[in-house]
Amino acid sequence: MKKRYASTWESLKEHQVPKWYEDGKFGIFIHWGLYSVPAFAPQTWELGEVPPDETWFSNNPYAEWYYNSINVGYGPSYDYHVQKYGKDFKYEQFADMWKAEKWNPAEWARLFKKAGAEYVVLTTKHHDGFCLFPSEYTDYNAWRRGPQRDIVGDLTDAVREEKLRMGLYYSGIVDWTFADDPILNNEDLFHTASPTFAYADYAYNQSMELIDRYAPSVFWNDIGWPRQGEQNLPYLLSHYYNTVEDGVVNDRFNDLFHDFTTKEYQSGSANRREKWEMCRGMGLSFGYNAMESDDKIISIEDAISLLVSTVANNGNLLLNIGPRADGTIPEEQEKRLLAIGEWLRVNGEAIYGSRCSSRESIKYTDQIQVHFTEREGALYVLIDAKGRSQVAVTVPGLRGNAIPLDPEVDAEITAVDGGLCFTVKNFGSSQNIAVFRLN
Ligand SMILES: C[C@@H]1N[C@H](CNC(=O)CCc2c[nH]c3ccccc23)[C@@H](O)[C@H](O)[C@@H]1O
Repeated sequence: MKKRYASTWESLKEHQVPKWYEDGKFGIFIHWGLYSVPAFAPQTWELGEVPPDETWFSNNPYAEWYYNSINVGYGPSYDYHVQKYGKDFKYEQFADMWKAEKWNPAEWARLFKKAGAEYVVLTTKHHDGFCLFPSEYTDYNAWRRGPQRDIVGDLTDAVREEKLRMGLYYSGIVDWTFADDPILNNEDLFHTASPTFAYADYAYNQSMELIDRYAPSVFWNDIGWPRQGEQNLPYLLSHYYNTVEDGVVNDRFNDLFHDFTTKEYQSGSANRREKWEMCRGMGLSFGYNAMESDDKIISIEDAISLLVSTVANNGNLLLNIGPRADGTIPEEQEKRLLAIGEWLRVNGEAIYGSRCSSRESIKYTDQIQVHFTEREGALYVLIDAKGRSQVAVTVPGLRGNAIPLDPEVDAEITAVDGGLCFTVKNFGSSQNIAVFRLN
């Protein structure tokens, strides 16, 4: 008998994180839209490295923030815009330049499957207000303009064809078609954005459209929910769960409710006792930044190391790709997805369907960490030796024999006073992370 949720916080609090999300572990985030046409941002800092103040917002590394970055009227993106497009070129003009002429959603979905992802989250409307679906509430959308396609619907179909889960991102509180005062600090971002009841209804109506048209497995709201619309949240979320039985929502609804908490780069909070998700771009940006070349984005081993440390601490990794305006995925991004998929093909039994072990991760040095996961009664030991070709670590309190999941891993395991010493002589193709199953 399907549980029905009432539109009350009490009823919503009964919602459990669905098994598919606990098991899934790895998702692909996609930031695609008008900002993918200029595809420019300065390469400054990771979110959280500097305070979210004027310096950050006028040198914003997020290419998907291009509208605000030119709207502040100074800084590297403003200078780039004037030089490349001219001072009078309006951001909206990108709506007729974005053609997605080489886009093949089935190709994308096949790549995500090969990457070992279990779910996908696509931007349906980012802060610039441009919608990637045929919304009834605005013509500023990809059905009427630019690609003249239901981007959300076409990708949803292709992703589900590959038996992956489809999630949708919505910029709830920031929409620069309603309020576009330049944002230069977090107060502007979280509190003064889109202050009207009219906008709150707009966000509610579009969210209902997305739920009813696409039944997304993840409703990934960003930054916050319109304060004037907080009363309609219990109804919206109960409608969501009553429509999508194993749906899941994040924690960006003004701290009112969540299934899982989020981190973004080093910003945000996470603890092992509750489900959380780490999201980040491969470089400093979510939207494609043409300046972010292969040497400027996360290495394959660091991406796998992030997946392992996140999963071992009860999190999922939502790793972002920023496709080009024409619908192609930059080769350097594709290369990382395929390498993660390769690693998961060999070591995935320690990841998918695993649960956080009672054993906390051990950090020996900055380069050497040991993580643990558990699954079907087996304990997995994941030895991450960044940048080293060999390593010997003693893990206390373990006994029994340990088998490497990757047959190419050459390791010796010896019992030493109350623990096991793992001597890894060769990591094989496992990108410096050797995984052992302890029986
Ligand atoms: C995925 C990215 N999200 C950005 C907004 N991010 C934040 O506000 C980060 C702050 C934050 C971290 N954990 C949270 C939990 C609740 C509310 C905000 C945050 C967007 O500004 C960015 O363009 C991109 O879409």
